[in-house]
Amino acid sequence: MNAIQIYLAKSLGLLLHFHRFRSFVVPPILLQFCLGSSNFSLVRLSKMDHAKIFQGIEEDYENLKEILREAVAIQSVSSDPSKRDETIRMVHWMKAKLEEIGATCSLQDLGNQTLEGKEIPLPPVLFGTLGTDKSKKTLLVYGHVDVQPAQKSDGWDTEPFELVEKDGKLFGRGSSDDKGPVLCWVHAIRAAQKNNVELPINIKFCFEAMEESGSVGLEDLLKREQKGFLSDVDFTCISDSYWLGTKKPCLTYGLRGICSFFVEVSGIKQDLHSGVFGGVVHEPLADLFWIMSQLTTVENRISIPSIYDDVAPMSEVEARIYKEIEFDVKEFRESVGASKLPTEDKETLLIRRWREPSLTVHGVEGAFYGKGEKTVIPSKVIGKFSIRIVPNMTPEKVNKIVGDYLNELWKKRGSPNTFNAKPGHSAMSWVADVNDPNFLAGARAMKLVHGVEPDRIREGCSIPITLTFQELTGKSVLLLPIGAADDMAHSQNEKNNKFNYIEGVKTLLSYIMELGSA
Ligand SMILES: C[C@H](N)C(=O)N[C@@H](Cc1c[nH]cn1)C(=O)O
Ligand SMILES: [Zn+2]
Ligand SMILES: [Zn+2]
Repeated sequence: MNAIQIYLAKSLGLLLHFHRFRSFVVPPILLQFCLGSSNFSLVRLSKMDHAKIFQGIEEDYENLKEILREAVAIQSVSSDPSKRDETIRMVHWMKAKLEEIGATCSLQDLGNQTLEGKEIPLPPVLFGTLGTDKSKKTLLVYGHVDVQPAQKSDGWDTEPFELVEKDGKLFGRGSSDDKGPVLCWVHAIRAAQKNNVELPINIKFCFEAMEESGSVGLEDLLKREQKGFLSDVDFTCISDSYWLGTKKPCLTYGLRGICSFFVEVSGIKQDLHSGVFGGVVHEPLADLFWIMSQLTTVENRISIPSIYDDVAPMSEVEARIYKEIEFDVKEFRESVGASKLPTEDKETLLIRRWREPSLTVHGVEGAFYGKGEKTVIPSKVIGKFSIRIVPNMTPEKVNKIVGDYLNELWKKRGSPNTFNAKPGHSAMSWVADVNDPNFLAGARAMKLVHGVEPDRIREGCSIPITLTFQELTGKSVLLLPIGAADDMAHSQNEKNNKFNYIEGVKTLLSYIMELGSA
C-alpha cells in the first residue's frame, strides 16, 4: 500500500458511514476498488452503519427535547404586535442554532409593517449556507419559526409555551408547526457531523418568522435574490405539514391557497348599556352576524354565487387517487371530536379537503367573548373569515367575487351603520409532479426509515411561499411532513409525538443523503 492508499483506507471507515445513504452492504470487491482508487462515489452505507447513526439519534432524545423546549418557550406569535420582540428573538436564536452546525448565516432586513395602527419592525429572514462545493447539488430548506397565538385560557391542559412530555407526546405551541420540524433539520445535520459523515449536497436555509401572518415581505426578498441566494438551488424541501393519518408517512404534492377577509361594521361612538340603549340603536354586531350567516350553508358549502366556477375539472387518473388512497373517515371524525361530518364518504371528503374551496369564519374582533354575561352593545366589530382556494382559482378573482357579494348583502340589509369589507393576505394554491427526483429521494428516505412506501397526498392548508420557490428556482419543491394528522396545529394542546420527532430527524438525514444520488 502506498501512502495515499493508507490514507484512503483510514478515511474509508468514515466514508463508508455515509457517502450515499442506502441499505447496501459494501462488497469486498468494492472495498478493493476504493483502496486502489480515489473514486469514492460508489461507496454506500451498510445497514449496520445507518442503524448505528439512527441509534445515536434515539439516544440523544433528551438533548433534542431540551432544544425544542427552548424554542417553544420563545413566544414568537407573529400576529401579535406585543410579541414582536419575541418573534425577532426567535430568529436570532435560530441563527445561533444554524451557526452551531457550521452554517454561514445572514439576517435579511425586511423593514417595518403597520399593525393595529402602529409601525413595528418585521422580523428579519434568516438565510444560511452550509457547504459551497461546486461539484455538489444544492438543497434549499424552508421553514418558519413563528407560531399561532395560544393562551392556557383557550382550553390548553398545560401552559402552551412550556414544553410538556406526556404519554410519548411533546405538547407545546410550535412543537409541530413548525419549530419541531425546523429543528429536525438541525439535528439531522448534527447527527451526520457527529458520525463524521460528509453531506453529499450543499444546503441553504431560508427560515422566516411571518408565515402565520401572510409571509409579509418574503416574496419580494426572494424575487430580489433570484439571481443571488436562490441562483444555484437544485431542490427545495419544506417540512411544515402533516401526515394523512397517524401511522403512515406521506409526501405532499399539493396545497390549497388562501384569501382572507375583514368585514367591519361600526355606528355608535362607544360600547353602550344594552338596557338603556337596546332597541333604540342599530346594533353593529347584529348587522355583522346577518352578513356572516350568509357565507356558508349548514353543510359547509360556500353560498357565494360563482365561487366554485373556476375549480379545475378532475381527470380520471386523479379520481382513481381518491378511490385508492387509504383513509379512515371514522378515525378522522373521532380525532376532531365531531358526532357527524358534512360528508362521511371517503372520496368526497378528501376531494373537499384537497381540491375544492372552503370558507371558515374565524372570529369577531370587538365583540364580548369572555365568560359570563356582559350586557353591552359593542360599538365596532370586525368579522374575520378566509377562503381556501384551489387550482384554477386566483386571489384577484376571489377577492372581487367576495367583495361584490358582501357589498350586495349590505345594500339589502339597509342598515345606516358604516360598513367596510376588505381583503387581507392571500396565497395561490400549489400542485407538484410526484415523479421528479426530489420526490423520489423523499420516498426512498421514508421507506428506509419507516419500512413502507409513503402515501402521496395533497393538503387542505397553505404555505404561501411554496409556489414562489418553485417559480423563482425553476426547480422542484417537495413537502416532506414529519407531524401526525392529530398534532392539532393552530389549536389547543398542539403536540408532536416523540416518535415523529425522532423519526423525523432520521428521515431528513436520509433524504439529504438520498439527494446525493438524485
Ligand atoms: C401548513 C402550515 N403549517 C400552516 O399552518 N399554514 C398556515 C398558513 C397561513 C395562512 N394564513 C395564516 N396562516 C395555514 O394554512 O393556515
Ligand atoms: Zn401554521
Ligand atoms: Zn406551518
